[in-house]
Amino acid sequence: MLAGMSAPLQKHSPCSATDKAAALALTPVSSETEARLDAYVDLLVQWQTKTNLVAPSTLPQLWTRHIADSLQLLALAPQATRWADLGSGGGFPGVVLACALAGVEGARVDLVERNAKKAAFLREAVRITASPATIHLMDIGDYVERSEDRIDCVTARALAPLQVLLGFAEPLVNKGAKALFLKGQDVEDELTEATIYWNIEPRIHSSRTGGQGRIVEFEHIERRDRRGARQAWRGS
Ligand SMILES: C[S@@+](CC[C@H](N)C(=O)[O-])C[C@H]1O[C@@H](n2cnc3c(N)ncnc32)[C@H](O)[C@@H]1O
Repeated sequence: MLAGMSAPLQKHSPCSATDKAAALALTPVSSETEARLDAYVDLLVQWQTKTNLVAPSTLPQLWTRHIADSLQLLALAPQATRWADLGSGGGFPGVVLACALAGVEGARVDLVERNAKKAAFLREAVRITASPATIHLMDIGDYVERSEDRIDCVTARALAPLQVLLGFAEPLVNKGAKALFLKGQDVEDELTEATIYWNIEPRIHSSRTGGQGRIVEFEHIERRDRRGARQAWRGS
């Protein structure tokens, strides 16, 4: 049995039961996945006292702001079993996806993180939730360069501006992955900037969690040549 299986929120947990119910109404999960997520949340709250994994002000809304925000990606790539989450940090969206994909044949989530403390947390989170994830303690550039496995979907949240994310994801997308980037209110400005450097046809989805959140999806990413970049820059 998992450490947190069917456990109510910890007695002194900063997370709210109302927020958890709201999150699970937005993005319903099985009872097995809920138990894994409970165990993950308990661990995160413990580690949060010594390592900054999420902004402290967001803890009362952890389930809607972070868990549901991550879970909503599954509906945008329902067939995907091999995922890569770039800059996983405290595990959003990667650990949450791995919790939800446990039990799916062939499922695996690569969690790429260069901070050793955060990678240690991710390792512990994957262990206690018995989720199908592999931690890659390395720079994203090295991971992408070395990755030989097929990836169906590459994700990133709160990592870098779109023009940078496109550079990280391009080799994986060119080998068949779909990219899903969780973004905030500046997405239009970031897309304008990104088109200077990239030929892209983004699909923009509103976040199920409301507010200004957007998910930007790419199935093709092509670097503009330098002449094209100059033309785009001049608006021609
Ligand atoms: C702001 S945090 C976001 C974490 C998580 N995705 C989230 O939404 O809560 C960005 C994370 O990306 C990691 N990171 C940034 N650049 C990276 C790189 N080039 N290679 C690997 N990890 C990187 C940082 O160490 C940090 O943990």
